[in-house]
Amino acid sequence: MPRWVLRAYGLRLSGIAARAQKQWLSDKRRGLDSAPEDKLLKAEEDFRGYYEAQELFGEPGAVQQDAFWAALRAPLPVTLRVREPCATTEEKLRSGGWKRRWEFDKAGMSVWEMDSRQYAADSEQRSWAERENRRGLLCFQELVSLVPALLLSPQAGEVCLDLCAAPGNKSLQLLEELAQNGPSEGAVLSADNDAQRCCLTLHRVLGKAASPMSCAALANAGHFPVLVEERDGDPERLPCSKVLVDVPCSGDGTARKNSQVWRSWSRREALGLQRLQRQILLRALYLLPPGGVVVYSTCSLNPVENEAVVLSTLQKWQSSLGEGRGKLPVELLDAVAICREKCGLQPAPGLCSWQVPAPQRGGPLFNQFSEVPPELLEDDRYALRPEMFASGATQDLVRCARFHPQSSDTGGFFVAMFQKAPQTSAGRPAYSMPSSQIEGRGAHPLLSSEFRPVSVGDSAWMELTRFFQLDPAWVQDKLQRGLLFWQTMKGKTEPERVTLALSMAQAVARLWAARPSDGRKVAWARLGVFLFEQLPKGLMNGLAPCRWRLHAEGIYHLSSILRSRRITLTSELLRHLLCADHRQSILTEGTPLANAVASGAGGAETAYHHVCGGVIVGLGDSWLAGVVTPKQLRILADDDVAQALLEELPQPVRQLPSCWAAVAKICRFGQGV
Ligand SMILES: C[S@@+](CC[C@H](N)C(=O)[O-])C[C@H]1O[C@@H](n2cnc3c(N)ncnc32)[C@H](O)[C@@H]1O
Repeated sequence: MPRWVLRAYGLRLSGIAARAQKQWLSDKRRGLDSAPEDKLLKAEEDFRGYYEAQELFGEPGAVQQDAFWAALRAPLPVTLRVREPCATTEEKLRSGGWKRRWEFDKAGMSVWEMDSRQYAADSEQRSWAERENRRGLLCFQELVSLVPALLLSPQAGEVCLDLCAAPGNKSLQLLEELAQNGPSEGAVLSADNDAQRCCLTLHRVLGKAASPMSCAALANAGHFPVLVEERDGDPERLPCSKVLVDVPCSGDGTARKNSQVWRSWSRREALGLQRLQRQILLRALYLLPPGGVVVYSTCSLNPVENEAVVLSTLQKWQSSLGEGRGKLPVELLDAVAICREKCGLQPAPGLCSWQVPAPQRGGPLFNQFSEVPPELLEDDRYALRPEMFASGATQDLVRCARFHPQSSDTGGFFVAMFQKAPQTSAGRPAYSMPSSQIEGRGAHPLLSSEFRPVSVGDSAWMELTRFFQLDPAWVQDKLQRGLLFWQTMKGKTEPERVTLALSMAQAVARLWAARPSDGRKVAWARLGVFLFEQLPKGLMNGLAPCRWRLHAEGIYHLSSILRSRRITLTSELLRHLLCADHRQSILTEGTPLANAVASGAGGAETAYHHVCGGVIVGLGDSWLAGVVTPKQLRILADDDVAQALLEELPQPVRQLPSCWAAVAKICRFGQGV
C-alpha cells in the first residue's frame, strides 16, 4: 500500500509490515511485481538451504524434514480462543464447523480452529467470528502464541511486565489469567516502544479487557527502568515477578499464514535483530526480583534469534555475577516439559549446535566464530559476532521449546523460560528515590497526558457523584485507596473533553506512583479502566447539569454503583432503539420510551420530563451507556454491540441469552473494584 494512503489513515507501519511495504515499493521500482516467482524461488531456496543445514531434527531427520517442509507450505488453520466460554457460544462454534483443540482444555481454555479455506468460503461464520472478536467475546490467536502467557501463569496479586506488548494479545491473555487466578489485585504493565502501536492498537486491544488491572506505557524494553516505591519510608524496588519478552523477530515461523515471509526472507533480518533481542532479554533478567520468571519468545525458527540469544545472555549474566552488584544466578527452566504438562503441545527440544550464516543470499555458513573472514566482521549492522555462535553451549539448551509446524499443526515458534534464584543472605541492593523527573518523549498526544488522583473535594467529582448518585461506600473505599484518577490532556488545566476518570486496581496505582530509577517520567498511554468522559463540547450547554457521561468501557463496573440515571427498557423498546438511525429515538410525551426515560432520569424542576445528560440504559443483567437530550435518547453502542444484541433480542430482555451474559462476565475482571 502506498505510503500516502497509510499516512492519510494515520498509520505508521513497523516491523514485518514495514519491511513488507518497503519490499513492495522496491519490487515495484525494479519491475518485480510482474515477475515475483523468480524472487520468491530464490528467497525460498536460500531459506530451505539454510534450515536444512541447521539439522533441526537431528538423526534420522529426512522424514521429519519432508514433513516440516510440507507443513510449512500448508495454510495455517484459523484459531480462536473463547474468552469467557459459555454453552451458547460453544454450540455456535460446533455447529459452524469449528473443531475444538482439546489439548488446551487442560489449561482451562476453550480453543477452536477451522481450515483456512473453509473459513474463507464461509462468509456467515467469518462475519460472526470477526464481529465477536471486535466485541471481545472471541480472540483470534495462533495456538503457539497462547503458550508464553500460559507458562507465566500469573497469580493473584502479581505484577507482570509485557515489555514488547503491541498489538496486545498476550497482555490480554495475561490479564485473563490474572483475573482467573484470584480477585482483582495484581497488574499487567504492557509496554512497547512504537508510539503509534502503543497508543492505537495496544490501547484498543486493552480496552477490550476493560480491566482495572491493565496499564500501558511507551518504553524501550532494552532500557526499561527499575520502578522504585516508598515502603515504610524506605525506597524499594516494586517487584514485577513475571516478565514476558515477545521480542521483535524475523517472523519466519509465520510463513504458513503470511506468504510474504517466503518472498522477503533474508539472512540479514535475524543477524540485524539479534543484538536488540539479547539486550531486551538481558534487561528482563535484570528487572526480575528474586524468584521471578521471564519468558522469552519469538515467532522465528532461526537459532541465531533463539538458542544463540539464550546462550549468550546466560553466559553474559553468569560472567557478571561476581561483579558485586548483588546479582543472583538465573536458571533455564524446562519449557519443553512445562509446555507438555500445561497445554499438551509437543514442542521439540532446543538445539545445542547450529550454524551462523554470512549475510548475503547463498553465502557460506559457519560453525565457529574463528572461521569467519575479516570482511564479515566489519559491517556494523550485519556483522557476525561471537555471541551468535554455539561455542560453550551445554545440554541445558534442550530445555528451550521449539514448535515446528509439522508436530501439532501450528506455526513456528520458540520459547525459553528463566527463573531467578531466591534472595540470599547477601541482602538486597539499595535504591534511592529519584527526586526530580525528566519529561519522557511523547510522540502521541495521549503520552503527554497527566494522571492525577481524584480528591473528595474536586468540584468535578462532586458534580459527578451527585448527579449519578454513586454508591457512597464504593466511592469512599476507592478514594481512600487512591484508585480513582483524572486524566488531563497536555496544555489543559481542568479535566476536559478527552479527560477520563479511571478506576484502578491497587497494583496499577502502585505502578503509577512508583518512580523510575533513571529519573525519567513514565509515558503512560492508559491506566486501568475508563469510567466517565466529558460530554462533547457544545452539546447541551446550559441544559445538562452535569458535563460527564458514562464511558462504555467502564459500564460493567458502573452498573452496580449508580443509584440514579438508570433507564430500564423492554426488549421491544430496545430493539426499536437499536434499529433506529444513530441508535437514537425521539422522546414523544406519553409514549412508553418517554415514560421510561422520565422514570429513570426524571426531574420535576426542569421544563422537560427528564433531566438531560448521561444515563445507563438497562438490558436485564447488562447495561449500555446512553445520553438523553431534551428530545432524544441515544445509546452509545457501536455497530458490533448493536448487531449482536439485536440478533439475540427476540427473547425477553430479562432472560438474556448466555452469550450476552458472557460479554458482561468478561467485563467482570475488576469485580469489586
Ligand atoms: C512480536 S511483536 C509483539 C507481539 C505482542 N506480544 C502480541 O502478542 O500481541 C514485537 C513488538 O516489539 C516492539 N518493539 C520493538 N523494539 C522494541 C523495543 N526496543 N522496546 C519495546 N518494544 C519493542 C514492536 O513495536 C512490536 O510491537
